[in-house]
Amino acid sequence: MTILKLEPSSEPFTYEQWEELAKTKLTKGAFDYVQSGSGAEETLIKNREVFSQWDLLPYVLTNVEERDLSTNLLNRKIAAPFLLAPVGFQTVVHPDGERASASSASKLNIPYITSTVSSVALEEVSKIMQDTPHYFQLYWPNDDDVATSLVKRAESVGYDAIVVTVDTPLLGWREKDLHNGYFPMETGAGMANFVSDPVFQAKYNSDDLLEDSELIPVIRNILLKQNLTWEKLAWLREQTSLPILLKGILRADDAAKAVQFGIDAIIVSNHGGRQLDGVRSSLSALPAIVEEVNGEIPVLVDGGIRRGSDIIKAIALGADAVLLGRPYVYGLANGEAGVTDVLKNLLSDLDTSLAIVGIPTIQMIDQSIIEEKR
Ligand SMILES: Cc1cc2nc3c(=O)[nH]c(=O)nc-3n(C[C@H](O)[C@H](O)[C@H](O)COP(=O)(O)O)c2cc1C
Ligand SMILES: CCCCCCC(=O)C(=O)O
Repeated sequence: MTILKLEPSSEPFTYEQWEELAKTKLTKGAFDYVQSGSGAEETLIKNREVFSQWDLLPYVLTNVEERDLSTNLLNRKIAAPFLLAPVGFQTVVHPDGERASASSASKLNIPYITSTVSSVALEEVSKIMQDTPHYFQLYWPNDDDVATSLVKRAESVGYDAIVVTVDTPLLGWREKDLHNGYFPMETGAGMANFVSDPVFQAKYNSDDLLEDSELIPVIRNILLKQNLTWEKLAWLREQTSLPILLKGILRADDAAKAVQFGIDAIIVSNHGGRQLDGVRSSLSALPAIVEEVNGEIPVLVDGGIRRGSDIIKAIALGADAVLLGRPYVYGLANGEAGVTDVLKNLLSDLDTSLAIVGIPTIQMIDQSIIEEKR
């Protein structure tokens, strides 16, 4: 399947232009929340810079007339080797929030990961995604009954996997948000999965008397479990038959433990530079993790993926697929149409890049096309 259609470009077109557009449309608090990283933003910057430390080495005179961007992930075929990363609180970007992002993803057969702090309940997102793969991202609440309830709800409405984010015992030290005094839940965003949860309501709001504003501190208090350990994953394994992915791995020895604990896939990630500043870029962590995992489970990566050639580099370094965060969130500033513009451009860019690197299918990408800059 060759999907390339070079349309005349309307603006915004590039990642940078979308970011600029979002800056003009969002409140300062919301824009800074999306754009910024933690601390001095060293990791946020490294996530991008690392891509130029690798050069692609195209093959010439190969037949690339018929190209195929599709790939398989967790036994499902997907349109291209990228997924939409879990991003919470999307109504701070556009009133349609996750409805718009999921609708766009579903129409393009691109997998979508619903955040625990989605502004739209996980059941509604699942309905929008229909048959397109969709995963539920779990921030493991500090209450196992609520955790189990969220996982069971996801399982019962047809989610394909659970993504446990493991780099967030606490929210990172995000200086812009602290300076702005901004917490997105205070706009009413990000509570949908809690207010719709029967177990949460029974335990924390049994008389249904609390206003949303009174629920914020309650949700905030139980949202993140700081004493989560590897052993607890064995418990989660027993609660669900769905595949479990761990998101936020940066060390090869942690990747080895994930395999040992029966995890089905890992996502190499530093949370888009939003958690611990000073950690390594995700792309630089990837090769050692791929080597350690040695093909036993899929390895995904996110952080700084902006263009088709970034995706090709990540796959050449051993990733099975990548996740996009900020690119589609900036598109969301223009609602569903904006997300679709961003995704279609990326598909065309990826298709073009694949042709010029001289490789007709995603499956055929290997490390022969990449080398460290000399
Ligand atoms: C505004 C925003 C909200 C996010 N919310 C979540 C979330 O709810 N759960 C999660 O696991 N990761 C969350 N992330 C991290 C993303 O899933 C992803 O790891 C990161 O955005 C990838 O980097 P990129 O933005 O450079 O593509 C969020 C990221 C952003 C920018
Ligand atoms: C205590 C709120 C946790 C939600 C964090 C959402 C997220 O992952 C991000 O902003 O990054």
